[in-house]
Amino acid sequence: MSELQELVDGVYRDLKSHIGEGKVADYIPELAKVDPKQFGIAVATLDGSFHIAGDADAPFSIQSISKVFTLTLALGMAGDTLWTRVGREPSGTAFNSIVQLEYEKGRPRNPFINAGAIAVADMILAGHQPREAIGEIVHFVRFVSGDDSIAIDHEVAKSETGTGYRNFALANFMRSFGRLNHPVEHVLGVYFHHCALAMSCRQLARAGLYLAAGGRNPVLDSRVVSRERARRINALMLMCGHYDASGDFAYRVGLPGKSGVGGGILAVAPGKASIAVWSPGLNEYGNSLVGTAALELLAQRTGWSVFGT
Ligand SMILES: NC(=O)CC[C@H](N)C(=O)O
Repeated sequence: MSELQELVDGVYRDLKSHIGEGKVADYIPELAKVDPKQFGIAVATLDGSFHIAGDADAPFSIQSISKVFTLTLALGMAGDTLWTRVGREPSGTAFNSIVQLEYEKGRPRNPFINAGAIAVADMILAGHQPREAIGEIVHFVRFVSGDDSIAIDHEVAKSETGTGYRNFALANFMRSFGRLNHPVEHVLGVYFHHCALAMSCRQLARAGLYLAAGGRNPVLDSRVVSRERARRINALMLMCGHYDASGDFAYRVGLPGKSGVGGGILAVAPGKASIAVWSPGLNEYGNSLVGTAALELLAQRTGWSVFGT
């Protein structure tokens, strides 16, 4: 067994007794049904090998992790003009907060808070019907992961559409500032559907490889973005990927990461690996409790960090 596989097994073993801790997201009724007693880890290294433990092949709702892929796609479509619509600063507020939007005239702080991802969804809609825009996103995620079986869980999308009052508030607020070019229902249709993509840790780790390998997926041997753009997306993940817990995540884990309320986290160790963890119980910031602990242990034990050796 490889040394890395032993480390992954060790992290799983050491956290096993904590599985089920934290609180499953219940503001999306369909997510409230998920069994909290699940925990998976998948580490994809640049040579294409996988090191997995636990429920690494169980599909889960990737939720806000999808914002990494929509940002990548939108940058490909709009280039750096995207930054006229969305900022690049950490918000220091919760993922669904509205408070800064009024002061900042409807321009979201970054593409990873809900308001920012809604603005990005509006950009992806340009020239498309909502169904086509959703299709483009699914196509892109299948491309980066090299896996055509990845799909949207329509029950989750429907569930959030029925209860997404906050997101409707955010989108209407932005629209009132002239910050969205399409009807709110269309923009949120795209947003709720990409949040409802279902993927396993293994699929997610594979999909994140382009960020670990300078913009190129080494397993598929295909370029996804330029080296410079991959670095910049990593920078945004580090600064904004965990909302008002981004500083704490950088301190504890030291790697760019993006969380979702489904309990998944995608983390990037540049030049080394793409890592996905999943456990549905969340901490008070809406980030996976056991997942964060797993990344902290893994980073400690491998020595992977963007801050030093
Ligand atoms: N942090 C998250 O994963 C939030 C995504 C979720 N779809 C929402 O809008 O509330």
